[in-house]
Amino acid sequence: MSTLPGGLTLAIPSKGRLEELTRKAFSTARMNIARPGGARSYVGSIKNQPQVTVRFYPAAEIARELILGGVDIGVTGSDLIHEASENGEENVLFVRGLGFGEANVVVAIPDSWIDVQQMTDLADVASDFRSRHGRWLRVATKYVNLTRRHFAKYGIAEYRIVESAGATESAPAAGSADLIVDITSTGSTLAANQLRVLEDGLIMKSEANLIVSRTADWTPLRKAQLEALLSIMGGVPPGISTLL
Ligand SMILES: Nc1ncnc2c1ncn2[C@@H]1O[C@H](COP(=O)(O)OP(=O)(O)OP(=O)(O)O)[C@@H](O)[C@H]1O
Ligand SMILES: O=P(O)(O)OC[C@H]1O[C@H](OP(=O)(O)OP(=O)(O)O)[C@H](O)[C@@H]1O
Repeated sequence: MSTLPGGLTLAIPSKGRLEELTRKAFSTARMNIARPGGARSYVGSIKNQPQVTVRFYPAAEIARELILGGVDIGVTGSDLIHEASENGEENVLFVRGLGFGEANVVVAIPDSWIDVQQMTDLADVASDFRSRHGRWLRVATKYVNLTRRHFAKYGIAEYRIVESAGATESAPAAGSADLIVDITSTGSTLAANQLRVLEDGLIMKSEANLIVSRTADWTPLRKAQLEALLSIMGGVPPGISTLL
């Protein structure tokens, strides 16, 4: 929510390829995002859009802020909206995919598990795991909520999540987990770590999206400013009319 009576807060990923490609998408629409304090500052602006305050956040934080209404509009991966909260997508409006950050959230197991091809096979492994190995099956992931929801669909309850802060693919070989749920695009990181995606192991496809918060404090003035911004960014989707 902006502190001004009018004015919009736009959240942009704070680092990496997502930041770079988001800037490129805005500059294609003739909106150059300035970050005057450099890569460690978290506030910016758009030269010809003085009503817009830019805030730089980690991609997962953008998803949470959009859902809670802490920012009005933002760019982040659709996977992170679904991960942030069970009904996260009801609190936002996906304006459009931006054609980058395309990746799949998948369930991947060690190549050596030759008898496991599908989620139902994994359910069998999970149910015997404790009696065979004296401990729960462990799943390394930063997608805790997506994993829980997906596993529940297959009746898999006997496992433990090992929350991963990075390099999730290394967990099975390192012995800290038995399998993983993670994002993949080319598949090369999975292959390099002798991991394979289950045949029905695709949890969701994701892409960077331009996303509007439904829970932000929309006034007629701010909604008009939003429509003006979106029209420069490729058009106003019909769902915008339901914001007020
Ligand atoms: N290899 C990839 N190719 C395309 N998109 C990716 C890839 N890896 C991650 N993404 C997407 O980019 C977004 C940000 O991912 P992630 O949270 O891993 O970013 P990050 O800011 O680098 O995270 P961290 O702070 O944990 O390093 C997510 O929506 C994700 O789906
Ligand atoms: O299927 P792949 O193309 O191998 O991509 C998958 C990897 O990309 C992401 O990491 P990161 O953001 O560090 O990307 P990078 O390793 O490609 O730099 C993600 O966490 C995976 O580890």
